[in-house]
Amino acid sequence: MGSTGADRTRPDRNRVLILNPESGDRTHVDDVVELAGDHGFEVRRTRDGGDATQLARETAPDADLVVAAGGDGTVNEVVNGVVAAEALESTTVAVVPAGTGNNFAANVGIESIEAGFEAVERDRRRRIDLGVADGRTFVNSCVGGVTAEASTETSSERKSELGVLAYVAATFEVARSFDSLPLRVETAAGSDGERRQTWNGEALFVLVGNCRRFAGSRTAQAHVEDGLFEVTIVEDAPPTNILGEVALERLFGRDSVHIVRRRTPSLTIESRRGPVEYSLDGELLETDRLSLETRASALEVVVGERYRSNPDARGVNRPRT
Ligand SMILES: Nc1ncnc2c1ncn2[C@@H]1O[C@H](COP(=O)(O)OP(=O)(O)OP(=O)(O)O)[C@@H](O)[C@H]1O
Repeated sequence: MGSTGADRTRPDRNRVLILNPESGDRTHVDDVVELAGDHGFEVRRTRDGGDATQLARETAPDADLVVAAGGDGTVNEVVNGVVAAEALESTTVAVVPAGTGNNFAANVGIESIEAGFEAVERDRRRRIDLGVADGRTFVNSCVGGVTAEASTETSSERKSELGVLAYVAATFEVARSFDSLPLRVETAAGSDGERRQTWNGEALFVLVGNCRRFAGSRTAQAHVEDGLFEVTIVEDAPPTNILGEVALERLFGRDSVHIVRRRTPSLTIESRRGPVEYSLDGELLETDRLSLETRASALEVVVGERYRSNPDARGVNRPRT
């Protein structure tokens, strides 16, 4: 458990909160600082992009708990800092959602700033998988294709309103052109009976989910304790058809001819026509060959009450798409 009443005015060196004051609509700063003080956290503020990684790297070796207070970009940076400090065995990461989309926080069952601090005090911890793409760590997803471009262009206001399905729809609205990508996607065999497979063709998107799941299911949270990515390839087809299919698949659970799904511990994505842009939790990376692998149960995180280790278990999900 954390600090008790008598200690609360004095920051606990073992508890560090890394605060991005620029995330979301920036109205969180005073609340977060006050709650952090109440809960015995030393607060370290970022001053620029990249700072959260640096601060996490510096503080993780001596901290039992590092909290990322910001959005998905901040969580990504903090986790990369803990990885860089080689502190995954000794440091737990928690999240106080203060960004725009806050996908990671939602996927671990934390829906508000207050809930983030409550979860820290409740102290329910789980070890979750991390994704690694060409040496860079991600927690939520790695997406290639139109989505990568559009995700940076979609306005903050829209991002906060969008569910998974709407996100794909918005991508088509935002992106002006729909150049398909000639790709070869090779997925490795998994311990759960998944076979090694190669997909070759023209894709609009490749969506690799670690914590996050894409269209076609009842919940946006993926199973993040199984050592597997959920890979969704959206094949090239007229946009209206694709949207119809995604909606149909979601509503009726039908297999779609234009949507290919795989579960795998690792994969490579190769472009046959120059570099492709990928978004790793919102950070962009351009390459013509990307190697991805999971690090199973690598990161200990504080989860909220609503977190389910297996989101597909019967009777536990609320629809969230
Ligand atoms: N002090 C700062 N000044 C300016 N930019 C910052 C600062 N600290 C962090 N950043 C940058 O802010 C960006 C946005 O952060 P973050 O992703 O956490 O919030 P968001 O985009 O509002 O939320 P979400 O990703 O959940 O939609 C990151 O790219 C990060 O590099």
